[in-house]
Parts: sequence; C-alpha cells; structure tokens
Amino acid sequence: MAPHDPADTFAAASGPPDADGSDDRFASARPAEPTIKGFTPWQLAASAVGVVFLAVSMWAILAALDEPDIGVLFLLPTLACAGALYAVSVRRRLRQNAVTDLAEALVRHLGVPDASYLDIDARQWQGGWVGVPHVLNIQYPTEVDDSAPGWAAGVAEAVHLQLDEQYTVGRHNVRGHRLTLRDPTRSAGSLTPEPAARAERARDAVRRALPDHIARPVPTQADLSSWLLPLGVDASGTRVGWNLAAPQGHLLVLGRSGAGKRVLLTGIAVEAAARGWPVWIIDHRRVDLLGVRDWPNVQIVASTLDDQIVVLNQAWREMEGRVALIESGSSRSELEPLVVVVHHFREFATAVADAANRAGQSAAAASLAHDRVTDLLRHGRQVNVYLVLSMQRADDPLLRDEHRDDVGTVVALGRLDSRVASALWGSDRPTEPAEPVPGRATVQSGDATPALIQCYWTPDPREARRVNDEQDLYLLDALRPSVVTHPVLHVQRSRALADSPEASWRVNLNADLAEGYSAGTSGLADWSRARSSGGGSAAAASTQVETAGWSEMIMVSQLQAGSLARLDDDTGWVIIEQVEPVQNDGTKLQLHWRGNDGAGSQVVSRTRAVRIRHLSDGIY
Ligand SMILES: Nc1ncnc2c1ncn2[C@@H]1O[C@H](COP(=O)(O)OP(=O)(O)OP(=O)(O)O)[C@@H](O)[C@H]1O
Repeated sequence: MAPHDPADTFAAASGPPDADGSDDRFASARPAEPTIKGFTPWQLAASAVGVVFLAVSMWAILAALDEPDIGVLFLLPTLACAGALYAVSVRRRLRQNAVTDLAEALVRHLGVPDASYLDIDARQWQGGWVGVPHVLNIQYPTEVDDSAPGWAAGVAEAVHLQLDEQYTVGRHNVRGHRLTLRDPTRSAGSLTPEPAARAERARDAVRRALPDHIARPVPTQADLSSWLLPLGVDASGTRVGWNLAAPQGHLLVLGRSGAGKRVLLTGIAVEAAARGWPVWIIDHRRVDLLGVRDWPNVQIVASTLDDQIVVLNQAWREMEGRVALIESGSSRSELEPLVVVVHHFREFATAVADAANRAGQSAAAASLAHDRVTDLLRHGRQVNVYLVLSMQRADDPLLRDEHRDDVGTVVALGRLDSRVASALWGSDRPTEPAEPVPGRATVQSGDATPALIQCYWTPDPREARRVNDEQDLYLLDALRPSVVTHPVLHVQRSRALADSPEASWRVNLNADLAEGYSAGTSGLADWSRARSSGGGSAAAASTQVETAGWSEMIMVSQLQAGSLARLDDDTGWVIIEQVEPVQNDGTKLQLHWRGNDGAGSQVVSRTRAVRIRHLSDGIY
C-alpha cells in the first residue's frame, strides 16, 4: 500500500468547493501536551549517580569505622543497582528517540507543521533490548482532516514503514482525535516469526472489525450542509463517503448481481435528496430503484428505455445550459448539485445502440448513451452535475482509462479477481479481497489508498411499506427530507406520430421533462410527501404553485415582472413583481417579490443563477 498523501486528505475536505485553496488551518492550533509517564531518562541517570554516591559514602564510613569488608558487601549490590538504573535510563532514551523519529515521520503524512503537534504514547515494548511498542496512541490536532477513506489504515501503514512492524487500527476516536494502533501479531510476550502468518493475522483483525450489517445513520444538520455523502464504515469505524467537492466528483459503483449496488444507490439517492438536491435516476433494470420513485426530491426514475434516453439527454442539456450560465458570468457556487444515477450503464448503453440501429440511425447515434455519459463525466463536475454509474464488471471496455480519470470515487462491491483488482487499483491494490458479504466493498477516493468498508444498509421505501417492516419504516421516516424543493418530473413528448422506430427515436431526442406526474401514471404517491413534522407548511405552500410546467435556470438579469422564481431557500417560490436597477451599482438589481408567505425585496447580483418555473395553466 502506498502511504496516504496529506494532499489527498485536504482535497477530500467535504465542504462545498472553495476557489481559494489556501491552508491556514494550523494558525490557531496549539502544540500537543506530551503524555508524561514514569521517570525521564535523565531522572533515572541522576538516580543511578545518586545511588553510586550513596554506596561509596557508606563504604567510606564503614572503612573509617574499620569495617571495610562489610563496606564492600554493601557496595557491590548497590553498585549493581546503580548500573541497572543507568541501563534503564539508556533504554528509555533510545525508546524516546524512536518515538521522536516516528513523530517526525508522521509530520508529513498528517500534514501538521512539526512533531510538537503530535503526542505519541508508545506502550508495551517487546522484543530485544530496545524492542518495538505493541500499542501506540497517537493524539493529533483537530485541524487534521481524518475523514478520507482509509485514513487510519494509511497512518498504520506509515507507522509500519517507520518501525518495520505490522500495525492494525485498534480504535479511531474521531471526536477525541486519537488513533490507537496495535500490533495484532503479538500476544503478550513472543513475536510470531513467520511474516506471512503475521500478515494473515493482521488481515483477520481487519475482517473481524467490519460489521456485516450497519444501518445508514440519520444525517445531522452538519452532515446536511456537507458535500460528503456517507457510503459506509471502515475497519476502525470511521465513516467513509463520496465527496462531491473532491477534484473529480463522480462516483462509480461496481459489483456483480447481489453484491449490494441497489442498496447503495438507494442510500445515495436518499442522502442527496436529504440535502435538498434534485436526483434523476435511469434504472435500466426497470424495478431496482422504483422504491425511491415517490421520494421527495427524487424527480424522476426512468424505467422505460424511451424515458431513459430522454432523461440522459436532458441531463446533458442541463449541463450545457449551466455551462452557458457560467460563461455569462454566473458562479459555480450558485448552481445546486444535480445527481444523475445511471444504474446498469453497460446494459443501458447496449440497449440504446440497439434502438438506434433499429431506427436506422448512424454509428454516432448508436453511441449516444456512451457519448453523453463521457461528456457528463468530463464537464459535469464544473457545473455541479454529478454522475453515479453502476456496472457489473470492473473490466468492462466501456470503462476506458479517460473515464477512470474523471471518476473521483470508485466502490467495488464484493470480490474482484486479482487481474481486475490490479487493473483497477494498480500497485495500490488491497492485499485483502472483500469478503463475500452483501455490502462489503473496496473504496478508493482519488489517489488515496483503497480501503475495505461495509456499506450502510438503506431500506427500499417501497419494500419496507409492502412488508410493513417497522424498523425500516422508522429509519426511512427519519431519513425523509422535511421539505420538498424539487417536484416530480415526467417525460413530455411532442404529439408527433411515433409509429416507427425511426419516428420514436426522433421524438425521444426532442422530448422534454415537465413537472408533475404524466397523465398515464397512477397509483404513485404524491411528490410532496415530505416528512410530516416541521416542513409540512413549506411543502403545502409549494403545492399551491407547483403544477404542470417546466423549470430552468437563468440569470437574474433575465428575470422579468411576472416570473415565478426560487430566489433562495428562505423565500421559496415567489412571483417577481418588479425588477429595478440599483443606483451606482450596475452589477446588481433590486427585486420586489410576492410569495405565499408575504412580500419582500432584495438586491441580487445580475449574474446570479436562479431557477424559474414556466406554468402552463396561468395559476397566478
Ligand atoms: N449494505 C448492505 N448491508 C446489508 N445487506 C445488504 C447490503 N447491500 C445489499 N444487501 C443484501 O443483499 C441483497 C442484494 O443486494 P442488491 O439488490 O443491492 O444487489 P445488486 O448488486 O443491486 O444486485 P443486481 O445487480 O442483481 O440488481 C439485498 O436484498 C440485501 O438483502
């Protein structure tokens, strides 16, 4: 395993992306208070000298009293005692030097300014005159970002390189910023001489530490403002997530049938929706992700091939529209993340190619799914459009190298054969294959060391309702967003005759997404089914204005009196009553608006991006 690079840790900071990459995190950090235990080497050496002085004095007194033989009898054991004390002081000094060298080695790895910011408490030294510690407690400053997948394992690896001993993570106390490493190969006393056996025992320790089932935790307020979507936990219990703010933002989920892709994708959709982000899903298996179809903020789950083509095309158009906004001066930070899930990408791309061939289209049309996904992978992140791709095979030729470079986080569920693992992780490939436990996965974020995790269990809302599983329903209710910010969408096609494969291909390419359920949809829950407590009024308020129609993002300078716009989360959807220039500031406009909860006005930058809605029934 390659050592964890602190640069990766910083890149993995989970807040929204920041244009200013400066790192002054340690400006107010204090050096660590060292753990003081027992006597220092100097105190021990001084004691040894004291004992020698005492022995010689006693001998001199006894000699003066004409008892030199008794003096010698007293002198010899006392000098032996002094010698032992001195030897202990020398050994303690050598051990302290080893700990100081270890702290120096960890300085770069953890990204702290110097060794004084670390407090390493080394215990249970065994093996040889100086020996190596069996247990290490490493206290690090709060400013160190320890949230990256495999962070703790990376520290254990760095310690291993320095001390030449295998360590596993005993405990990672995230709140206390304290990491306990243990040498799992040694029970009290003896060293296991066989390195292979030691490595195997170390792997056993990691395996034992991972749970087989762990429910998705309910996000806290801090979680909801973070761009890190939790995936699962590693062997030390540290939460591992998909960080959309990382330099490459997209997520790739690999795994054979039954490995846990559907459960993981359900969790991703639920987490994104909880943050108020819109989620679009292309479910090529048609029924895998139907369970989140009526989940608040999941705007569409396309289950027919025709609808899937439209959703992918619209995601691409949305990206192009956002790029145009940025080109006209809007800022990326004003664009809310859109999460587009393509479940079973290989089968979907093949089906699109077949449909294009049946419609007598060119080779370019046959690669539509592949080309759109390539574009979204390459440019989506710059405008906060994030792709989640799921595939069965890690060695699928659709996963070209350039795609791999655009994907920030890869989750490989289940076991990979060693050739595929080498191709995927290169020289960093984990020595330990994932156990055949559903949800067990190897995760790599950016270039960080791949880590073994257990993915969180997220219930399928539809299934939980069907079997009336109380525990799952309780968890789902806690995960459900309290406010719906993005209504459901359906595919709206032109009325042109689609009586041939060619005509229906053309109709699909020109189709749009419109708000509300399509006329043919029945038996589905209302899109505004937010959690009943808290946000009920906001959801109800928004239903007063959200009817059929479609929405798009435009610049504030394009707003007109009468536009229905969502200026921010506080105001919700409002009608713009008047747009006025601001005196002496050509960059801003004063907007007067009226909403369901009253009226107001605010000054907004002309280039800010806002979502507006076009209504088809003139409700206002
Ligand atoms: N994180 C998890 N924790 C516990 N059990 C899980 C987890 N993920 C999946 N499972 C179990 O494994 C079963 C199969 O998982 P899932 O349906 O997600 O697989 P899949 O990879 O989507 O399969 P397919 O490709 O055939 O759709 C689930 O019904 C569930 O019981």
